[in-house]
Formats: sequence, structure tokens, C-alpha cells
Amino acid sequence: MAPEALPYPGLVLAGGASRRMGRDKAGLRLPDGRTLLEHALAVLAAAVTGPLLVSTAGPVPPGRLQTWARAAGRAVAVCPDLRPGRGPLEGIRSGLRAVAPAAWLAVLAVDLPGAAPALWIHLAPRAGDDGPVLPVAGDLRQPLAGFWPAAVLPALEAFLDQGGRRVQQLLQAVPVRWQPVTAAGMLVNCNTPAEWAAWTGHPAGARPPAPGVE
Ligand SMILES: Nc1nc2c(ncn2[C@@H]2O[C@H](COP(=O)(O)OP(=O)(O)OP(=O)(O)O)[C@@H](O)[C@H]2O)c(=O)[nH]1
Repeated sequence: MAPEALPYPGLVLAGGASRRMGRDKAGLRLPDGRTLLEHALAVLAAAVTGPLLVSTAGPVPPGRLQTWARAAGRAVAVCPDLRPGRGPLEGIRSGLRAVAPAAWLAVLAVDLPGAAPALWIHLAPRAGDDGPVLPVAGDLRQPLAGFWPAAVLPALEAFLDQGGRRVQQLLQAVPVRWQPVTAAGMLVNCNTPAEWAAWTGHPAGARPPAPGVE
């Protein structure tokens, strides 16, 4: 892990249906042979020192945890959605509950292949933060790579219980620190086969981006 790694738990969001991609995004392979999930686990393992969780829609086959632990370089646990099929906010809710009483959870969606550990170190929660700390590069806001606080859990639970799903809608109702970053490639997600082809054909797809994010 990076020397500046932060003392928080980490959660990789990997419970989506990947409808637009047409196959499970978590299993897509980067040019270096690792799956997107293995890559995401290695990124969070370098960024934070706390327990690592994989947020899934349900239980995972036996043996999967060992593969994930090898990728992370330390133990990994599964965090199944308490109520599956409700989108990434359900994964974050289930993750925040699983790591209680931790004050902060480092979150990374599995479909963000450009994210690097320096992003979380740049976003590090500060005294006075009482809502998610999330990156923005120009017009590109990325709510699924950053820090989510336990303090947001009551609002998040109420939002989900009322049938809310859209992350942007929740973020209008809670305080957010949008932290500017210049490395926009860290925030780009791959949802479709065309976006994936564009990413893996890009030189940055073959290696982690440069560590600086400011
Ligand atoms: N735990 C959990 N993660 C989810 C869920 N839905 C989406 N995610 C994750 O959230 C991130 C963003 O997902 P989306 O692109 O919005 O949805 P998706 O289901 O992956 O893809 P589409 O079916 O094409 O919309 C990805 O890392 C997904 O794995 C869910 O219901 N539970």
C-alpha cells in the first residue's frame, strides 16, 4: 500500500447488471491481464489500510475470495446488497452498515479503470466534512469514486426506503465536498463495449495513470 494510505475501509461496487456492456463489467480484462475487479481491489488496497469489501448483488462462488485477496494483497470480504437490484446507492448503504462504526468508507465503482490510489489520498476527509467527498474534473462529477461518510446513512436509508435510486438526486439533498482534480481520466467509466474498446485502445488503459491528481 502507498505510504500515505488512509486508515479507512474500502468498498468496490461490483453488484451491477452491466446491461449496457452485455457482460459482467467486473470480469473484463485489462491489457495487463487483470480483471477490472482485481484492478479496483488493488487500487483501494493501496489507498486505504482498513478492511476491503466487494459489494455484490448476492453471494459469490467459493474460491472467489482467494482470487480477490491475491489481487488485493490482503483479505477481502463480500458485502451482499441488503436489498438487491436497487443500484449503487444500495451497495453504499450496505457497505456503510457493514463497516460500522467506521466514520468513512472509500468507495470505487468497478467500471472506473483509470482510478488510482492518489485519488483517495487527494480527497482525504477533513474536520468539518459531513457529507460525501467526491472528485470533479471540469464538468465531470464522479460520485462513485471517493469517500462516503457514516453521517450520510440516515439520509441515504430514508432516500432508498422512499424508492429513490438516482445518485445525483440524493447528492442534491446532502452536503457534498466536490474536490477538483485535473486527471479527468481517473473519473471516466466504461459502460458500453465501445467505451471499453476506446479505453483499452488508449495508452493509459495499459498502465495505471501518473500518480499526481492535482
Ligand atoms: N452493489 C451494487 N452495485 C451496483 C448496483 N448497480 C450498479 N452497481 C455498481 O455501481 C457502478 C455503476 O453501475 P451502473 O453503470 O450505474 O449500472 P450497471 O448495472 O453496472 O450497468 P447497466 O446495467 O448498464 O446500467 C458499477 O460499479 C456497478 O457494479 C447494485 O444494485 N448493487
